[in-house]
Amino acid sequence: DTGSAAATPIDPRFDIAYVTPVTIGTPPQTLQLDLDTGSSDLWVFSSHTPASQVRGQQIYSPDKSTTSKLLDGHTWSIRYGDGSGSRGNVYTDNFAIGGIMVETQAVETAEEVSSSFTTEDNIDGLVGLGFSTLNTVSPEGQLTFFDNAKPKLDAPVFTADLKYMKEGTYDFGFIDESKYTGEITYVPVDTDPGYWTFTSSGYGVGSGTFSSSPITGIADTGTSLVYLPTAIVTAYYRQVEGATNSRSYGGYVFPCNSTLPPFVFGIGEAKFTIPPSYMSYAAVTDGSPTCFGGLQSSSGIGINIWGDVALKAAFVVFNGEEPPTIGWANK
Ligand SMILES: CSC[C@H](NC(=O)[C@H](Cc1ccccc1)NC(=O)N1CCOCC1)C(=O)N[C@@H](CC1CCCCC1)[C@@H](O)C(=O)OC(C)C
Repeated sequence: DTGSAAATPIDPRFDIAYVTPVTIGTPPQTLQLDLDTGSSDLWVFSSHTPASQVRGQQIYSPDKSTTSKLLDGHTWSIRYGDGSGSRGNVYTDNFAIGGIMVETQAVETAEEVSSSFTTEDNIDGLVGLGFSTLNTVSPEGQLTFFDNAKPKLDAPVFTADLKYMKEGTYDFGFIDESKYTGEITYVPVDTDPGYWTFTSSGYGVGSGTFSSSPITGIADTGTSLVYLPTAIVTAYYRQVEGATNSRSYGGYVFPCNSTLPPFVFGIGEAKFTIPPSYMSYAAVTDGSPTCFGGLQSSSGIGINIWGDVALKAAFVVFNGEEPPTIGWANK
């Protein structure tokens, strides 16, 4: 099998997250979920989510599906890097993305979601595409959609073609040569503890010299920005007129009319350029002349994260062969 599905930005002003239509159950219930390579739980707003915590999201009702089965005695609870979280119980049901159907996918139904999920009415839940070792279901961990779908895919891969302020695609089971230029550079993935962890070969600021130094981090479709070591981040903002590290805004900000250099990162011998437009993420509040940077420091997080700001500058192959690798191509 092969399949494709849209990755649509949830906000027309800036790329905070992307959602993809999925179908669950019989007859199919359609929800818009955030495919997240930084986690490994597939969870949804559901008929079990208190009405006070649901504000416009689509919900999955297992009782309306003839193929749903409660996974008795199983629960889940997850906390994300931004402090948001959710918990609940577990069903298995038919689940499809882009026509790829998994008959007994563990679908985690939310009995509680944190306030940032309630207020984000464009996200009906997440599809974790990290490694199944990170799944939080207890007493038995469950497999991700990708692990369940892999045996029926033409190739054990999925690709991300995220785009700046427009609709991109996730492909499953094949590599669409029309989506990239040149060669795909593959590098090893460390699956411990369960992220798509790889090592970049270095970085450059604008047309400045390229610093060949290994940067180990995760490829995370569920994170909006890029978070790298402070030394790299300060080297970048040193080139931005009026940039400061703002405590009140929680990161580097600068006048929106400042000229930003592009940010270059290396994958093996290949180079990828994040254009200035991606590096100026958004005005700190609507209409403000102060803008928030797409590159921020990872010192408060503990890991380096290549989030959407970097991913949308490339065509990325998540290769689930043994051993897994990650491929990057220009587009
Ligand atoms: C520094 S890591 C923080 C990261 N979150 C983010 O990047 C959130 C995503 C979001 C989308 C829509 C609405 C609200 C929030 N954005 C965020 O914190 N922003 C603040 C800075 O400006 C950009 C937007 C994160 O927690 N990612 C999660 C998935 C994410 C999906 C959307 C809902 C909230 C959870 C996951 O990838 C994760 O935990 O990764 C770990 C490994 C860091």
